[in-house]
Amino acid sequence: MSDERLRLAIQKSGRLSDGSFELLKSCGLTISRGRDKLYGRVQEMPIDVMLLRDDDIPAFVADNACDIGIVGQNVFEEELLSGIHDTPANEVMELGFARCRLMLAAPKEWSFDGATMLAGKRIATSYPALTKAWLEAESVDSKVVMMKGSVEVAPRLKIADAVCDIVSTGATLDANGLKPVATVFESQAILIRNALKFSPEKQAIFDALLKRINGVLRSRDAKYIMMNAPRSAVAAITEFLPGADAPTVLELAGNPEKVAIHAVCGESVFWDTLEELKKLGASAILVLPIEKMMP
Ligand SMILES: Nc1ncnc2c1ncn2[C@@H]1O[C@H](COP(=O)(O)OP(=O)(O)OP(=O)(O)O)[C@@H](O)[C@H]1O
Ligand SMILES: O=P(O)(O)OC[C@H]1O[C@H](OP(=O)(O)OP(=O)(O)O)[C@H](O)[C@@H]1O
Ligand SMILES: [Mg+2]
Repeated sequence: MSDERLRLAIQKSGRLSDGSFELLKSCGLTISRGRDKLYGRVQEMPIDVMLLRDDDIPAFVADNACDIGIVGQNVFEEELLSGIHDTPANEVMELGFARCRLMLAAPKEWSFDGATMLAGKRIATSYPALTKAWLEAESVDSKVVMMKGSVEVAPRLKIADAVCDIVSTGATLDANGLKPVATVFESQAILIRNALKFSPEKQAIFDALLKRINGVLRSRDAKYIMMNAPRSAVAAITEFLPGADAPTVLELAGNPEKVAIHAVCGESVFWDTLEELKKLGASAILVLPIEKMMP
């Protein structure tokens, strides 16, 4: 038996780590952590886990210190654009968590009327390559000031006129007297892998992990929906159900006018969806979570 193990890099603590641990847990994987907490082992599969600063993850994967990693698309694209690795890692898939935007933000008192307003201004950011690429695409000539952290305080300290920083709710910008004015990059957590070919053993572990991740992602939005409805409304309801294949239609004992409809909805089921279903004659609607789904 081979003792080959797949080496996975995830963020030690921060905005990506909860989602990364949760994803692994949903895949049925538990990590036993070493005492230094920088290294863990997956119990159910031959996978080693390295717990790192998020900025180090693309380099660890590119340099083959790890085989795969979970990192923000923003950090990964920044490294790709800055061209620091001869053979950078490859993006495998989007993971649907840690969604945020890299945004240009300006003092609230600015009446922003387009990118040209930034000409000749100083923009503070931790993402100089992404920021410069956006400015170039907009044909604007600004000075980009690199800051490792606390970017949003730069205008107050007169280090810069505007910033280009990560925004989720916008609360951080607001608290610092700034407002978002343009989106530079939309980001979420992604899975990346080393560009080299894996050994057959490692490839098999990777494929098994991917199968589980895909199963989890597919079931994340999916819901099992059940309702009663007039027999005459089945076609309209089927057409309306979000992302559902052919539903199961069952007889209701003692009520020939009505049927029970069961379906797996592949997309989110919102309150609005339920209102529409009611309008189409549905009643006793139940929406149930799906834990796992295999095609
Ligand atoms: N407010 C947010 N909401 C959602 N995702 C976010 C948010 N802020 C950052 N992210 C995403 O999570 C990644 C990590 O953010 P975090 O703030 O934990 O980084 P950090 O402080 O640099 O951590 P580290 O100590 O690992 O270097 C970001 O690169 C981005 O992809
Ligand atoms: O738009 P918001 O919802 O306010 O989120 C944006 C903030 O979140 C992140 O920082 P975090 O809170 O993780 O702290 P950090 O800057 O110390 O990493 C990011 O760097 C922004 O500052
Ligand atoms: Mg970091």
